[in-house]
Amino acid sequence: MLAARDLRKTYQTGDGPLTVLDGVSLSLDAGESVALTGESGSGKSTLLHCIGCLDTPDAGTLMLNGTALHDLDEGGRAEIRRRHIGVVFQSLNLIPSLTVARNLSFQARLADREDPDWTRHLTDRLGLSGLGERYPEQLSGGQQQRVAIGRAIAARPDLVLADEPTGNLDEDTADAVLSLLLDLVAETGAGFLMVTHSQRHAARLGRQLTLSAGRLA
Ligand SMILES: Nc1ncnc2c1ncn2[C@@H]1O[C@H](COP(=O)(O)OP(=O)(O)OP(=O)(O)O)[C@@H](O)[C@H]1O
Repeated sequence: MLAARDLRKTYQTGDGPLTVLDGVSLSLDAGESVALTGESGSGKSTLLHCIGCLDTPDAGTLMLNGTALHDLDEGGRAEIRRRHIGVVFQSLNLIPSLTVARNLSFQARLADREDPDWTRHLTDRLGLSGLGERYPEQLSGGQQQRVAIGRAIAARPDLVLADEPTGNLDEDTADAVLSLLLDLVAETGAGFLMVTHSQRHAARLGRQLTLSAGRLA
């Protein structure tokens, strides 16, 4: 479903060029879950952003269900993000001016894939049924994170990417939110790639990869 081959990315910094991805290859099948760990600054977010069409690698190829992402222009990448990729960040990215219900439906509408039954199911499973008319700022951190998860999978994307999705939560809440995320992604059949600093959380995914010195192991 996803195949990344020999991705390379070098940033120009005040101290000179910094090579963060130095020939990274990875494959992900539909329904498969992979954890990405590595030291702070090892390039995990950079890799996730390249795969998620939020950033572009300097070299390498990236195929998603037969589409060559590396050949797309910005408009093409935006289309892929809208229709095929869901992302959950630690910093949520909820739309503050929209209610919980509209945050969820907005994403599905963007993808042209509105499905009221799925949205209702998602809302129930995420424990947000009574909160649909609230605004993000009126929710707890755990509730906001559950809305962010709902947004990422509202459009039933082929690929779900998560960057430290439970990093801001206490341990019990983080465990519960991760369980929900894994269950719901499994229901959609999407591929799932998650950056985490927690070995315990990484162990709950099907496969574990570590980024070090620009390479995956
Ligand atoms: N736009 C940029 N310009 C220059 N350097 C950058 C840029 N973005 C990231 N970097 C550097 O690239 C390296 C990798 O950053 P990245 O955020 O991908 O690491 P990470 O493994 O996700 O780190 P963390 O676990 O701390 O979130 C870091 O040294 C960072 O300072």
